Amino acid sequence: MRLPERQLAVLEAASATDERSVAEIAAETGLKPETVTGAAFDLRDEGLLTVAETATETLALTDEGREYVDDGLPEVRLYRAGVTLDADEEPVSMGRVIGEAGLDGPAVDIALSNFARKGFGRIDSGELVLDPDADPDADAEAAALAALAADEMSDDDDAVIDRLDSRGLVSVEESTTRSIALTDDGVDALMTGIEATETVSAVTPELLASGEWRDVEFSEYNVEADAPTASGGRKHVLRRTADRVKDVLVGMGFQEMEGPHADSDFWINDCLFMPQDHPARTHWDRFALDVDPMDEIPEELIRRVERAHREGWGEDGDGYHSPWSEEFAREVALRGHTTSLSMRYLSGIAGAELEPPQRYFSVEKVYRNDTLDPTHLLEFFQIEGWVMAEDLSVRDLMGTFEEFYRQFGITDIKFKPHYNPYTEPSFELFGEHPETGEEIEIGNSGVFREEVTGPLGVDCDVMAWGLALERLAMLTTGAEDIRDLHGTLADIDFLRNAEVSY
Ligand SMILES: N[C@@H](Cc1ccccc1)C(=O)O
Repeated sequence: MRLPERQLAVLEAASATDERSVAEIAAETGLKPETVTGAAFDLRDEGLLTVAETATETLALTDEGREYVDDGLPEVRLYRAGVTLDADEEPVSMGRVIGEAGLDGPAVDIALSNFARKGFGRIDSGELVLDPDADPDADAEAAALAALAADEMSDDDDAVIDRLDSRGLVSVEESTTRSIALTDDGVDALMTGIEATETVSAVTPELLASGEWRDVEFSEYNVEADAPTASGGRKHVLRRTADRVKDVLVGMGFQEMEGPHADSDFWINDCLFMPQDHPARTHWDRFALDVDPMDEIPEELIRRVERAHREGWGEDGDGYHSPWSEEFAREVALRGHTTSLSMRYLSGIAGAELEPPQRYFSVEKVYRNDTLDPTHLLEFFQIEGWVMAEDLSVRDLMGTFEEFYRQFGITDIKFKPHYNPYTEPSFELFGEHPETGEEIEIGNSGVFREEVTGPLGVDCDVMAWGLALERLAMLTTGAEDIRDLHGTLADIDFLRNAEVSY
């Protein structure tokens, strides 16, 4: 029998009575572990060896994890600083607590988001109050880090380990160990005697120049050999979802809108017949900007919108009969929805064609002063859209969503009647999360009221919506926490591996 040199070396190092690991054989033969593995697979295919595989996971602290073992988790430091400042008795300003905890840079964000996630207390209007019942000394993540540092991890803390992994505090290395043993045929072959042949694993310039390549025996490719994982740059899951959304909508005949992130309340709210004393327009929900009021708004449009608010529009409308301030309408804030763009386009000032039928969309960022939780961020992307046509009905609205979501493999959306000051009827949309089975809200929609279209000078039906891009991404990727997608707690492994399914 003839075998390539390296296979012969591996066969000779193997034993029929003891399983030997690839590492042992590599050490003994002086071959690289991947070479031993490759040779072992070839020998197994010849029936001369058996190869048994076991998967193992090893956990290690990352640099950041090690830092927290020494200094404490940022959220625990925040809590302890709060205790020093008596924030369990009454609210203390965030700045003081952060200073007392000695936190700066990204550690501040990390401390705040994990503090909130663990229920260590509340953060409200820039002040922090501790929950006196929280017990950071018993924090499971801190305990697991300490145990890991002392090399005494037990296996039963999977959820905690997953959390530490997604926080980037530990790294989980997955590897396969292989053990090798001789089969009876292998023993026979060795006893009968094997002649070694020399094999070459790569063509070199020398082999080519000398013409020797004609005579040498090339080793086979081993596609099963372990190789280091290479993670290069890739487009973010959300960006890929947004690109796909744009393709789908353009395919459905929509044109794209664009416009300012910071806009006047006029375009964000007043055009939408949102009463000026609506709770969403107070400082609680709104990111107000300290800049000059917006002056380039068409005068006549302002008067028409004011009239709709004061007296109503159309036959049945009665308006709000409450004060309406032009000054407030001109104030500038970060937009809380991209319906401001729809208003700009429908008014004609954005230069859009307005002869029905028309279809417009945008996939743009919006800003809301919400409380962070698994389904809410302070900034997110909205998929805005509207269709202008004669005689639109709820069937058209539902049909459009069904067609849109179907392109993402989502065929079970649900509609729930809803209220918006600017649409009648209005519907919220829900989709079932593929992992948790929960119904999550994915959008809001409706047909614009006459009080909205009238002042804009539009005299046919317009149906419109705002859908959340992040929620769509949660449905297509199975992410359970929006914070895994972006922000300081984003799960890098998830972002590296997630596929946008459609
Ligand atoms: N602006 C609404 C979405 C919407 C747009 C247009 C019509 C109806 C609803 C929101 O942010 O929730």
